[in-house]
Amino acid sequence: MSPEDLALILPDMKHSKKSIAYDLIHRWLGSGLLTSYGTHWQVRRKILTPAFHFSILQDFILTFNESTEELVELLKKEVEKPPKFYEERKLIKLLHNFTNDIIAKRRKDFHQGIVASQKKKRLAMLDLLLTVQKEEGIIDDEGIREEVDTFMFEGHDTVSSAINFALMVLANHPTVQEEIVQEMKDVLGDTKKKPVYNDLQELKYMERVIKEVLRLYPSVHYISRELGEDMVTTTGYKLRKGTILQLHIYDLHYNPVIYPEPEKFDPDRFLPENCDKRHPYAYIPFSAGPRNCIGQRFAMLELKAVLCGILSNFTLQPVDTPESIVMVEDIVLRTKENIKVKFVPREM
Ligand code: HEM
Repeated sequence: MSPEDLALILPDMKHSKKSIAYDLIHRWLGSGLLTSYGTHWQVRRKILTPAFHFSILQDFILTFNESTEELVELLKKEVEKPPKFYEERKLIKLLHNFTNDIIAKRRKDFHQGIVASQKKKRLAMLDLLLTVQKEEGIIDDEGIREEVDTFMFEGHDTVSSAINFALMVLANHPTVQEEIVQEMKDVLGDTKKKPVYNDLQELKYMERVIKEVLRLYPSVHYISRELGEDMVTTTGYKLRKGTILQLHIYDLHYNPVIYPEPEKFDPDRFLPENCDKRHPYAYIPFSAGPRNCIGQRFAMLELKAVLCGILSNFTLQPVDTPESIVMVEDIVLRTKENIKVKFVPREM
């Protein structure tokens, strides 16, 4: 990168041959001026140089100006569109109003004593926050709203992403779907029965299926950390304090050394005997360590309840396939187009 070194290379025709890096465009551009060298290049350069003579360039100014005018008109239209900041402010206001309404409603019930607040009894999240505010005063109204927004986002977008992918996977694996339905019959007896907590806990096969869905389609596909102190990785990279680390859960889950044939959907990867052999950090859809997902058990129960409801009423048939969808890296894993699945009414 030094100017002194560049001055050694660029003026000297001994070093004028382009490197192997240009081979990539060779089939496209052949031995044109950019890629050629030696006398071939020299002849071409001599032919073409007059085309960039001052007198020729003058004639181009009109074209430059006409095209610039077109560009400016396009830019004017863009500038007239409301800038993203205002759009974001409007949407955030909508979201905050939504959560504020929920909090206000709950607060009213709370003051009327509808929520029992005995010391020992565990409270759901919002009641807990309201109780702590009232009894200990360590969180204010804004703090409560922040947490309700956080959980609304973390709890909703992650689970809805997982539901979408789970339905597509089940539609594409009819035998897996039928095995889940059989397990539901075994556990629930009458499959129209709504599952209770213990039923959901017993749906072990369904759990392995959900785990494999979250391996292939981890709703939170990457997380990021700022390194708190210097460190050397196990492969010998030296990293400085303050380095931004991107921890790629998605790629970890597709490591063929850990998961042979990583693209293959195989719930048996999560049979206890197969999990035992795996590194505890080889499967981390909910992250791991002290800042792991606080809602992971909630999420698993919710996913099971949703699948029970859907599978007891519908047989899923494929429209989209794992090959037809295009992934999009949003904060949460998404697809470019909505995933399509066919729902056929099912008689249990
Ligand atoms: C399939 C569903 C879900 C997945 C895959 C998932 C995944 C994750 C991951 C990977 C993290 C770590 C984020 C990071 O390090 O930046 C996380 C954190 C978190 N999750 Fe979830 N999550 C799910 C469902 C839920 C649900 C249902 C809730 C709440 C009801 C929830 C609430 C949270 C919260 C509050 C955190 C931050 C925890 C902290 O930093 O102490 N998540 N989740």
